Amino acid sequence: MINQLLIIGCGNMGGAMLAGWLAAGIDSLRFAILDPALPEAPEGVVLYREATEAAAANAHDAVMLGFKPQQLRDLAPGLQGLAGEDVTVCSLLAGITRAQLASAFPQAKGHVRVMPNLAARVNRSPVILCESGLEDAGRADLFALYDALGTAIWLEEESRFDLVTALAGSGPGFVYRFIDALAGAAVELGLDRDVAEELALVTVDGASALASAADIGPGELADRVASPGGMTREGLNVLDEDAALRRLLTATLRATAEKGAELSKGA
Ligand SMILES: NC(=O)C1=CN([C@@H]2O[C@H](COP(=O)(O)OP(=O)(O)OC[C@H]3O[C@@H](n4cnc5c(N)ncnc54)[C@H](O)[C@@H]3O)[C@@H](O)[C@H]2O)C=CC1
Ligand SMILES: O=C(O)[C@@H]1CCC=N1
Repeated sequence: MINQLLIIGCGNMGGAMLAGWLAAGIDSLRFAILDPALPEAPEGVVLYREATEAAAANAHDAVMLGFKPQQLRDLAPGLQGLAGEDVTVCSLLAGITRAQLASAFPQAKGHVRVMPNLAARVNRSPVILCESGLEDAGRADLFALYDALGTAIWLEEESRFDLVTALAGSGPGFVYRFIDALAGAAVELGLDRDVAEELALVTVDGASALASAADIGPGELADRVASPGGMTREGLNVLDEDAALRRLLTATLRATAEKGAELSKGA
């Protein structure tokens, strides 16, 4: 078991994960935060402002980097005292590879790329894990911890990590744009904004829940919505013409994944 995870940088993403772990009933003593700017920590979670304070406490056996990828180069030297040979270094840093983590924290026991999304706050996040240097027991402990936030999966092929980041880490951003656009389109065609927004949200929520429970894929489900000779097919035809939606999303994921490589180069 991981006794204490020190979250270094607990902003939007780290904060969502911490909230998810606490909501899952995990003891607050198993977490600590190092963040110079976070206004306050959740009840029962110790908050350090300086790396030296966290090093003096020496209570953690894993750290999770939750600051920006662009900060790694500047911050890593001052964090060495927190990443000794008994400590596993987990990282949320988009684009930063295991090799870069190993070079930034050479003494650590293992190095793990972790890619969740903001739904960790409600324990509904995918969490993609890609590690080096861990033994079986360490892998199992990490998996159990991250699985409490939703659905953890191991990715062995690190070359795909930026792509899964685009799909599963950035994905909520794209879904929120879709929900907004769906509601906005209905407003443009005459519906009141509050009705449109509520209907768009409930529709996406219900459709997603049904797709999760169904024993057929979303493509076939879409066809079931389209009654023969009915209304839905006309709308699907718009989305499908020249694979318009598919092409838009391919370009979206490509641009997102390519930024990962850029962040890595800059680090
Ligand atoms: N926002 C998201 O949905 C996702 C973000 N990520 C990753 O999570 C990381 C953080 O992103 P966000 O939470 O969105 O950013 P954020 O700006 O909300 O959080 C960054 C946190 O780092 C803290 N920080 C800054 N300097 C620090 C220092 N010297 N020592 C310790 N903490 C420091 C800030 O005070 C802040 O609380 C990034 O590496 C990003 O790639 C990964 C998956 C999804
Ligand atoms: O935008 C970003 O770089 C991070 C990584 C995935 C989601 N947010």
